[in-house]
Amino acid sequence: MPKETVISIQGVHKTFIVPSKTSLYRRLTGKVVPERRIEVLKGVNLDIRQGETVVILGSSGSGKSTLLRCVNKLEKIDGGRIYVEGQLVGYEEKNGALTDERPAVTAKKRSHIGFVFQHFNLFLNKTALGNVMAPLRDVKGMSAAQAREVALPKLKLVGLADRADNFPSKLSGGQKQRVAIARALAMEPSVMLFDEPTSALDPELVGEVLNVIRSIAAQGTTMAIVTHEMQFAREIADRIVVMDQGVIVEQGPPEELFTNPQHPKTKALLSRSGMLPSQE
Ligand SMILES: Nc1ncnc2c1ncn2[C@@H]1O[C@H](COP(=O)(O)OP(=O)(O)OP(=O)(O)O)[C@@H](O)[C@H]1O
Repeated sequence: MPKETVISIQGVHKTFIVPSKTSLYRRLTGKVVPERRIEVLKGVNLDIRQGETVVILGSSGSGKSTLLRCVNKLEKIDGGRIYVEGQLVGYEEKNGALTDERPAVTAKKRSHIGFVFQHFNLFLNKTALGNVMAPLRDVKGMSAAQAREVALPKLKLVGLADRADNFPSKLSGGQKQRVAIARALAMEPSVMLFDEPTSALDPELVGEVLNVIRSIAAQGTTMAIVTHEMQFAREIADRIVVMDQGVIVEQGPPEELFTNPQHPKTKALLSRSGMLPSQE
């Protein structure tokens, strides 16, 4: 693996098993609903290099979020390998053999990855500052004073220094998401993963969050972003990756991909979002 590769996703497969409906459902409806297997990732290969901003596009259900969640081991993969900074995700090596990772090892590896969710995931009983300090204290074992010293500049970076003492209930959606970004950044991760960071926001609050992500990208942070914001993707990405039905169908620099898409699914996606003259 080249040294500058931060994330290496190699032949990754993921299948969800939806259990059969309970016997109660069967008794009530008389229907038998067998177990279903949904193959969501079908051999995905993707390397993300140091300082690169990769935007993952694709229609709903194509597997974008699942791919990010596998990198952070929020989902377990069924096949292939994922390396973050050269370390295998999900496994640890003992006496030359690979064994399943212990939870403490997962937590340690995960602390190198910043993850920003669609729905913020803030602690409602902690202030903005308390939210940013929490992983510094819990995962990095910092004292309150140390954590505060690290957390405050991050809140300032996302434009929320004056909101440090506000609880999430007193923050707008955009502000909550900026706190979540500050919290992830405070851990000094080697890569930031954004899973549709603006899709739960009112339209007028999207811009402030995108601006913060732009400023982080400008600082050379390695990032992978799943988004449906096409214009933003075009502007911020070093590379666009298009997924469809669990595979990457096309990738390339935004200017190339937006002006001269090759794959029919890319063309359809761009056309649907008004980025290309209609193909239909
Ligand atoms: N925990 C789960 N159990 C069962 N099926 C799941 C689970 N998580 C995701 N899926 C299914 O996997 C498929 C891909 O989902 P995923 O969220 O990765 O797609 P996506 O490309 O991010 O879509 P969207 O743009 O709508 O968020 C979908 O069919 C979804 O219903």
